Amino acid sequence: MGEVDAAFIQDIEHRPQLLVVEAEGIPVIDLSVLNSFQEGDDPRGLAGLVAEIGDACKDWGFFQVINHGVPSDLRLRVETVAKKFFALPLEEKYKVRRDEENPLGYYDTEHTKNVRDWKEVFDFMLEDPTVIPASHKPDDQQLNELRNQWPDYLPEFRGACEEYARGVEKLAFQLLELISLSLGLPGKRLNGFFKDQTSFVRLNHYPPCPSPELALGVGRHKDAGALTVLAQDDVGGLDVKHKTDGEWVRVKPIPDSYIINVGDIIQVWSNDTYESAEHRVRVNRERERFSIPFFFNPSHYVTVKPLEELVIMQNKSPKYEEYNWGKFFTTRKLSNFKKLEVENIQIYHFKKDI
Ligand SMILES: O=C(O)CCC(=O)C(=O)O
Ligand SMILES: [Fe+2]
Repeated sequence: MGEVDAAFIQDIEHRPQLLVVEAEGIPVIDLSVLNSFQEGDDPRGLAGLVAEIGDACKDWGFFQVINHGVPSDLRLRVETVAKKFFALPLEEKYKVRRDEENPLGYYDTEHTKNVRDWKEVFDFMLEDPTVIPASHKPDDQQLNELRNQWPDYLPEFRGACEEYARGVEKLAFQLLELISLSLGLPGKRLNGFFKDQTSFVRLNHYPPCPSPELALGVGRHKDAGALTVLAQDDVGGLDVKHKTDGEWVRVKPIPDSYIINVGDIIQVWSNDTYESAEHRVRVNRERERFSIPFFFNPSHYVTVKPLEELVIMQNKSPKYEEYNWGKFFTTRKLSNFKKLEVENIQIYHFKKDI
């Protein structure tokens, strides 16, 4: 990527300021207590941890975890193959390029809110194949099977990616249970939604950018799924918008930690007890950056709506109309593919007028 093309340029109000606020605020949570916790143990033994997670979800929608139990060699291997892959000539990467038929594989022209992101990515689904609706049209009941595509000229790539995904999936389920407990629900209350999960992993590469004051690695957005488990390298660049003061705050890289953020689905399930936070990625002139989000998403047939027992516990009414996750996912996948003139689908479109 060379000169900054007009497609990358953010509107003035969304351009990053040069000042970076490094957060003390984003909580760092130690998960080591989980290592000694057995299936069937009394979850009250986790009360301290559950409270910490609940507070982090309320105050920030973001936290970092350490002593998380994901073997560090899995991460090292996937980081190594990601670097090798992105260093290949474009024509090699284009052999596994995403197209209108298959939204998986390599992609270098993603847009967030209709502005092009300064990055290249490689996407693969956790389940192969993954079933999703064929079209975003509400009346079209047809389903489609998504299949991963792998570069055969990098033989170690596939194994490293798949094993990493399984390692992080385990952490995602543990966090889901802790979040469920923190909402006053049984630990496994949310697990059933993920039986035929549509989770995927993205390898991100942000090359150095000649005009980091005009473009962004990823424009401001919220993650649409349930939870994101993100590995970032030591370069830094992820900014989170703090809910209370609207300030952009940098997430400090901590070696071998994961950044966890609540997505829109948990916002809806929890009826706004937890909110997904807006975030973005800044790029810089000198150093390339790599990151690997795992987007933990439910089955395509899940109807997303505020959990009934929670709404009763809160003594409130549901704040969202229900929506089908598969249709939402397909709409996003299609509209991300090209620059559309309309606004992207967002959960506030389902917010009730109350
Ligand atoms: O690269 C990062 O740190 C975050 C990327 C991100 O927010 C996303 O891909 O949704
Ligand atoms: Fe994100």
